[in-house]
Amino acid sequence: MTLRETLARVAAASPSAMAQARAHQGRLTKPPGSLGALEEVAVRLAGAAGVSPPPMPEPAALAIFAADHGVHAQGVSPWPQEVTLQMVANFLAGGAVANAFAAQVGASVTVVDVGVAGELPVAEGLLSRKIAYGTADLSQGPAMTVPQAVAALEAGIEVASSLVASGARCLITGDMGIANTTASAALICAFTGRDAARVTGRGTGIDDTTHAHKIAIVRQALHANGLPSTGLPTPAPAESGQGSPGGREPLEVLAALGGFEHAAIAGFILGGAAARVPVILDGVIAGSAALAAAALAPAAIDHCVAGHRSAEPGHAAALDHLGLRPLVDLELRLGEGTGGLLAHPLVCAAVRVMHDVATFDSAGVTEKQS
Ligand SMILES: Cc1cc2ncn([C@H]3O[C@H](COP(=O)(O)O)[C@@H](O)[C@H]3O)c2cc1C
Ligand SMILES: O=C(O)c1cccnc1
Repeated sequence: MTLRETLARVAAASPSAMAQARAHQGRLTKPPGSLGALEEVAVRLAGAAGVSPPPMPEPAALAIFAADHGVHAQGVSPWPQEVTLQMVANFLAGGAVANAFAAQVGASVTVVDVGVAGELPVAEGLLSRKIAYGTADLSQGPAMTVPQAVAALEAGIEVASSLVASGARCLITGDMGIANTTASAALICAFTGRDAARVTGRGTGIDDTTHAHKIAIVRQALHANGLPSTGLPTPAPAESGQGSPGGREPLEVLAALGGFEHAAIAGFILGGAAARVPVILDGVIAGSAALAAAALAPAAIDHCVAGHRSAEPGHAAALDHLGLRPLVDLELRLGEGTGGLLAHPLVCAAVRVMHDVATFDSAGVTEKQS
């Protein structure tokens, strides 16, 4: 499916399914509201599916989108670029944290090369959708051309559609790309209007000097791409329809500042939303990609659940802008889909309540008196 067709298919949550889900929650044998945020998760999934109770969000499929970044040359990450390719091999061999967590929660793992700067062997579980051998350096000009960004978005859409066609009923976002927290911070600045100093984090672990340099690189990237560096927030998707930083098209902003994996994750979100299959978002890379997806199709966010809040400061800013509440906060700062995977059993439990728990009527339990 093309980007245009997918955008046309993304539908907003159904208010009547949400109202039915809320009413059903009120009849279950528990004090009203006693399941806290999990009640809202079930209502959200009912709205997204257009039916209450919503289908169980399983089986789950994790897609890890991998790519390299020209901005790595600016010294924004302490890790060499070849770690991206080496970690792809590790995912395929089953040796990464994402593999352990996926095994724990029963999710499948698909790895997608959308722009790794090196040759990967043909392997089971690896989809080759390479657009280029890494992006250009966003601090010098656009990281991608608009056609490259569209190709990456469409790769993400295709992966979402094919996972759903093979039976997945919940999609989980994953990323791998050394230096991708720099691109994430730049996207978050552009789409939320926050200052680089507030949203740029330490990624895989950098000292104060490198952190100050990374903030300067994010500012330079906004400047080099003709985008405002502070104070011009795009309206939140719920209020606005489309967000367009500095009057620029969302697609242009994504191409200027994003990585191939950011664009592919945005497409994966749109593909899930178009199929009405829920998408659990992982950390700051997914959060920044979701800002782009929301700018392209605001209703896509109705189909997303924020799996966790990462330790990267920009992640909270992105979630705040999107109006998403993270399910867990374990100070994770890994990516790969790890925080999204850990949230999956919680999302399943929230929906199972709607299917399995008795009502006051059916169980003969007396309701609250006043
Ligand atoms: C061994 C290793 C495994 C990883 N798995 C995910 N990331 C995460 O860290 C990287 C982003 O951080 P920065 O912007 O600081 O480079 C991305 O690859 C992300 O997926 C990893 C990083 C490393 C080093
Ligand atoms: O928030 C994340 O997912 C994250 C943080 C640091 C490094 N890589 C990923």
